[in-house]
Amino acid sequence: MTAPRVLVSDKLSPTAVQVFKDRGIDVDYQPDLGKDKDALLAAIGDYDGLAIRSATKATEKLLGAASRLKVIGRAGIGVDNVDVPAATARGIIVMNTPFGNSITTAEHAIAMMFAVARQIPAADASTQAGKWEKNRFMGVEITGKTLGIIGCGNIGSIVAERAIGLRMKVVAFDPFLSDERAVQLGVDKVDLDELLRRADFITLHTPLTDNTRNIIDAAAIAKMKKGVRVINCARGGLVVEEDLAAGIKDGKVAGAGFDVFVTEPAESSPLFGLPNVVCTPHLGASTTEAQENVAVQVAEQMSDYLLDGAVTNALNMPSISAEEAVRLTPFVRLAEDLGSFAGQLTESTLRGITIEYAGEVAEMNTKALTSALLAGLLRPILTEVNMVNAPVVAQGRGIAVDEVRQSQRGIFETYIRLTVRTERQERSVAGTVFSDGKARLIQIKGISMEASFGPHMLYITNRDKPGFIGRLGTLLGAEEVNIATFNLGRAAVGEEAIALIEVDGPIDDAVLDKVMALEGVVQAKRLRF
Ligand SMILES: NC(=O)C1=CN([C@@H]2O[C@H](COP(=O)(O)OP(=O)(O)OC[C@H]3O[C@@H](n4cnc5c(N)ncnc54)[C@H](O)[C@@H]3O)[C@@H](O)[C@H]2O)C=CC1
Ligand SMILES: O=C(O)C(=O)COP(=O)(O)O
Repeated sequence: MTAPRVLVSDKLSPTAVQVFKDRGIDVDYQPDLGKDKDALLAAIGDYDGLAIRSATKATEKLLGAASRLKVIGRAGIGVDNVDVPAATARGIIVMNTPFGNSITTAEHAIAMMFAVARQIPAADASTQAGKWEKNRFMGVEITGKTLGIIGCGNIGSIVAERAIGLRMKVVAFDPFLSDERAVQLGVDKVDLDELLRRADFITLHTPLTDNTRNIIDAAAIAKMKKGVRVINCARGGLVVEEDLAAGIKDGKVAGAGFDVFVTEPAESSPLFGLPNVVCTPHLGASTTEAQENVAVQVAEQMSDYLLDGAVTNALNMPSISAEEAVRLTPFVRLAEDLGSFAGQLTESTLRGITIEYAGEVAEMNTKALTSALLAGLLRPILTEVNMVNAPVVAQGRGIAVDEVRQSQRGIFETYIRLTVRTERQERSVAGTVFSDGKARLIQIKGISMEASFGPHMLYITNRDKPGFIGRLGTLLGAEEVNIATFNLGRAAVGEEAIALIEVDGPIDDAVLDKVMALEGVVQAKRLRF
């Protein structure tokens, strides 16, 4: 196997490069490439993995040129610079490092709060200019003040803990914050209006989504206390910068600490130059510790995926641990082959499928297995489908997917049975993995058999009459088609029978026509695995 190639297109800690190298991955470290859209577009087609921070924009256009790309690793939290639906549609996994920089970012928000409360940056500039303006820089105490946290997830919770340690009262607005968690954190869970009314300081810690965009606008500012101070270390776009600037100018808002901006890099902003506004250039995650954490983590996660198929912290795929990947791999193969078997035989519109997981396999990561099965099922019908995008593709096509898990076993310790419903009929196929780690088909349309999956196969249904097998064998022999395995099964004497034959090479159209013309044949199909 040639080594996978990874491009690092943002400024990640060099430790990431070392991790990739140690794992045997061919890595290109080009920390400025992310800022050069055209150069990145020209280069991306050569890579299996892309490691980024926030400067690289993984747009639909870029992904369209990323013909080999399997994984995007975000060394950080926010993935608003990645078009995740476009990546999913192309079967590209998007992973992040959800905790590696949260403490650092929370600390930055707290630092901003102090900087704004005591006007430290302006006082510093004045002092170093030799002015000694002791009366100009009156501050406010933090103790006893109310901090309003909008978005109380990982970072918001750390900010809450630190603020409580500083003897602040904390109120939080987060529709997904449970009452128990609020009690555990020691925060008052409130609605947004109450937070705006009560808070002396407001800090934002939500992702940027359609629901959170412009969450702080003129109407929200109008509900705030006079003298409020607003901190944003989450994302530009959560606050309408013009509206906040107006609030500062008219004296309603006493100060603001901003690390993130609507447009980045921010060369100008309505907030720049206003009194008691402290700005940093998206430094929330920029500490040695956090950058080391996220770089190592993203490089390990990407290597695990590219080398072993293990999935961690993906936004568009269920997790699969490295240990699990070993156990799961033969079942992933089986699920994909069963899906493929049914997909290759399906000739009318798919309505829905039911997947039964029985025995040991029912306790595995069936979400991943279902994704693999769907990929196998849809691949004969659609191009560019894989485990990442198959569930979305199936949903988009209105294919209902039911999963049934059962612990009870049949004669096989464990098996997967797939039932496919099309416009015209219902068909089921079941398989298992033997102790040799190889997959076997154990049942087709209720008929028992025991067949391996091979690269070239012939699937025949026929009426169970004497002489058929002889005629088929003679025909294939005469056509120089060498039979590797021959598997037979039937519903009952004289009824429908199935032959599944593995042959040593491709079967051409002329041979297939002759097979179909044999007496007793109902259906004959070539299958590839
Ligand atoms: N300045 C910087 O360098 C950094 C900024 N960030 C930003 O911080 C954000 C938060 O990070 P985490 O705390 O790790 O994420 P998280 O996912 O743990 O927490 C986000 C919280 O926001 C809440 N939320 C979602 N929609 C909401 C709404 N409409 N109103 C109120 N709350 C809502 C969620 O329920 C969740 O609890 C990230 O999305 C990222 O954009 C993260 C790291 C560094
Ligand atoms: O992790 C995040 O969401 C951040 O915003 C950090 O961004 P950065 O990696 O410093 O460009």
